[in-house]
Amino acid sequence: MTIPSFAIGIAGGTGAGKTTVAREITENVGEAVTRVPLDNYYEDLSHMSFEERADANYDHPDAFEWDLLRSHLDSLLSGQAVEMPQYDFSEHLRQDERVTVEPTDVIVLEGILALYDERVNDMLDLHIYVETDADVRILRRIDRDVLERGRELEGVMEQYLSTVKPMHEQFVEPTKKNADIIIPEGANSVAVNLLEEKVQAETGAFAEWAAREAENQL
Ligand SMILES: Nc1ncnc2c1ncn2[C@@H]1O[C@H](COP(=O)(O)OP(=O)(O)O)[C@@H](O)[C@H]1O
Ligand SMILES: Nc1ccn([C@@H]2O[C@H](COP(=O)(O)O)[C@@H](O)[C@H]2O)c(=O)n1
Repeated sequence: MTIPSFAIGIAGGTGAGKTTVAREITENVGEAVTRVPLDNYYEDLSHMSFEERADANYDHPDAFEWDLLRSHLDSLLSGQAVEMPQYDFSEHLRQDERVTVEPTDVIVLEGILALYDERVNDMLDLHIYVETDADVRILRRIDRDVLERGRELEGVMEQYLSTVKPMHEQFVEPTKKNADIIIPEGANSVAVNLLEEKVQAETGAFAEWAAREAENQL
């Protein structure tokens, strides 16, 4: 039995508001959402020292394990659970434990390069790009990296100029052309309300499908 999941990709620069949009457009569908943070698919760099990992480029497409992501999306969209890796930003490291993630009727892939890979894009039903000015994004990032990810201000600034900004311009921003919808200024309420309705309509369709399946089995 295959679950007819509705798959959404949410891309955009660091600090654009991707997580916020993902949360707000799905908050009324309760448990019926499976979150797939692209960050969890950073390559395993456990063979490198902490200093080497701290200097790595985390904004280039090669930083991600695309094969694993594609295979997990494929499984979830086929109704199978996956053992999802988890990521530790303080250590720049994939954690040892994986978490079992079940498929539901809405799958949300969210991350800077969520709309980068052609085969991933083909698996998604709705492609969203969250667009927020770079100055707003860097201010949010400084706040988050220093307060939540245990980073020094100097390092955050250095990383932004050496990799985050150039990779954004070269790889992230161009994926806007793959979007069905571009949301300006992050979680703006008009866009969020429209998308929320769309997600609810899709989960309603899922409920009807599940009822039909149950009836057919009687
Ligand atoms: N539309 C918005 N208005 C004000 N603050 C926002 C908005 N969207 C996101 N934020 C704030 O910006 C920060 C980064 O948002 P987040 O959704 O985590 O971004 P991303 O997932 O793209 O890195 C968070 O502190 C969040 O509360
Ligand atoms: N060890 C790491 C891994 C990633 N990053 C940065 O995270 C950003 C993506 O996450 P958002 O929530 O901001 O979209 C990306 O720009 C990487 O530079 C990191 O700093 N350290």
